Amino acid sequence: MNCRSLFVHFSPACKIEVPERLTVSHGALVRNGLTDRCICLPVREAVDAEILLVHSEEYLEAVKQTPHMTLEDLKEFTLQYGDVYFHPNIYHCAKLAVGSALQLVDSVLMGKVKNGMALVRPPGHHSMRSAANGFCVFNNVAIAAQYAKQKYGVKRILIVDWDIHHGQGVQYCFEDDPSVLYFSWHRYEHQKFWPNLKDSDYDIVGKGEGAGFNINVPWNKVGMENSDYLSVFCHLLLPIAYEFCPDLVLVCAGFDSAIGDPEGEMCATPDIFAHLTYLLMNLAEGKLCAVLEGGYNLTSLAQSVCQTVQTLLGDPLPPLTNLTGPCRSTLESLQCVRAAHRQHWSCLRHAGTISTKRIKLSGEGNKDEAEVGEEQKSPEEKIWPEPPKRICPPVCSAVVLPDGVVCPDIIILFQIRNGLALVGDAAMTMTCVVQYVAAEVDSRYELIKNFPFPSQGCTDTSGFAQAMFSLLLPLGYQYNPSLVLLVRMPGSGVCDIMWQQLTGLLQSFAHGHTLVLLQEDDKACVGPTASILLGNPAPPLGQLPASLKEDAEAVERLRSRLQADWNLLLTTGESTK
Ligand SMILES: NCCCNCCCCCS
Ligand SMILES: [Zn+2]
Repeated sequence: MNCRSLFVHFSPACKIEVPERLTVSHGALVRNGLTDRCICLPVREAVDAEILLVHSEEYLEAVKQTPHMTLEDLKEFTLQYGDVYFHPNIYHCAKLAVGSALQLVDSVLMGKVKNGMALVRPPGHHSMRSAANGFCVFNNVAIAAQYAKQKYGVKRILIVDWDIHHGQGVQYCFEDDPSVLYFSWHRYEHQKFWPNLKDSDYDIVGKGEGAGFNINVPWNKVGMENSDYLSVFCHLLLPIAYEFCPDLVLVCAGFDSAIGDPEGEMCATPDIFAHLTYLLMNLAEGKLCAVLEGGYNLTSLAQSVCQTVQTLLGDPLPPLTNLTGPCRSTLESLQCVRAAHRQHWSCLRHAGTISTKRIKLSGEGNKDEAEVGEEQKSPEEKIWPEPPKRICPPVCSAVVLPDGVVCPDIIILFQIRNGLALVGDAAMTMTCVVQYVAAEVDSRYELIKNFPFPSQGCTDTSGFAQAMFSLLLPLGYQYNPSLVLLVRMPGSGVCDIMWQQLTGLLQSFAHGHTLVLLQEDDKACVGPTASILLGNPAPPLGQLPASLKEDAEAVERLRSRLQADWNLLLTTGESTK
């Protein structure tokens, strides 16, 4: 017997949380020319004091012993925790993962970079104060949030956890803390899916002062698609996030929620992360730190990471296609979560109750029943189109100032990304542009005019914000225009900051091809609008008060009129009293 046969494998190595996750992701960033456009921050080890912002001394001391343990001891050590593997080097790696997240927070909060992403291993969102769990040793994002509060006095932090597992470690850390709003969706299947916690259900909303600041969206079926993810953003997360008005956004960026992942078994495509990232970038004046969590299909992980980073770099978004609307299970979860949070968030107070009857569009298959064929494929066998190239036109924005009436030939958008024109008569020019576009370019344009609100004169910011999320965004995504024409009619009453937010959000469509028409006496609006078209973040709306009842009802009426044809609009019953 030679010496090689003596080697016995003691501790089972993890099959899915492997080093290739980082090398493949980084390799894709390099191959797509994205690393050249980023600043590569130096990593560092977190120090004890930073780890102790979240974890207990006894837990830190225990983990400190692991580099000196034999494989046998290590195996023994992990038995006290769930689904986590220890290697003599994992303590060092876990300190680097925390340190990297903190380096990113420093760079964003000191204004050295606008936003960024930390590609780290081991992940963090399952680790708790005194326990490792689910491949996680230290809670990278929870420590980053405490660090941002302590070192920079950040008042309100939004943590969005789009990983397919519930980050219970983050939830437990902030459940009684109203300064940190934790949002997580996760595969749940009525508690049948790991980590099988009752604490992951929609009715766990936070405790004491923290009530309302913990949002759990359980996925009770697999196979969720882009429509399901977008619906939860439009009809739940964004309205609450704008009401909360965070100073910083941290993302537990797990990509096991993408198609092909063996853990998630979902069907959302990697380009969805371009949109989820963009929608969050309009908050906190764009201060966003994404930290890698899970993601175990190397192909979809690499594509999803590239989609996220490319959006952080400001590139135009790829249009999302075949959005067939949320499935019944999603509507049920949405309805439950909104009901559980109605008392905590005014944006939900007047919102209609969601009926879970799905209006099937003509010829649409019903996702709720397992489709033959597709369902039988294992996650690894799933195939999906590579996300389309996202080309940035050579010119980002063009401004046309009046010298007489502007003719439609300003529509040179397709050499430029977007444009703004000061015109003598906005309404007349709009007609002129619409005719030109309809004839010349492509009949799919989206005409955005301010929604008529019954409230007195000036439009109520909250009401308008709700209309943006619950109407404009879903309609825009479903309609998938090739041009967005945004016209600011005289006397619209939309305040400048809301106008900037609207201009920003509408870049989600049409590869960012937006044409803004302003009345020539509206010169004061040119600067703020151009700033957004050039990719700068919109200033915050401030913590939004409850929207006026009549505005909320006007939006509900408009939605119920439109919902028959647009199934990204939730089908609602009568609005609550
Ligand atoms: N049968 C137990 C499966 C445990 N799976 C742990 C997954 C951890 C994901 C971290 S993102
Ligand atoms: Zn995960």
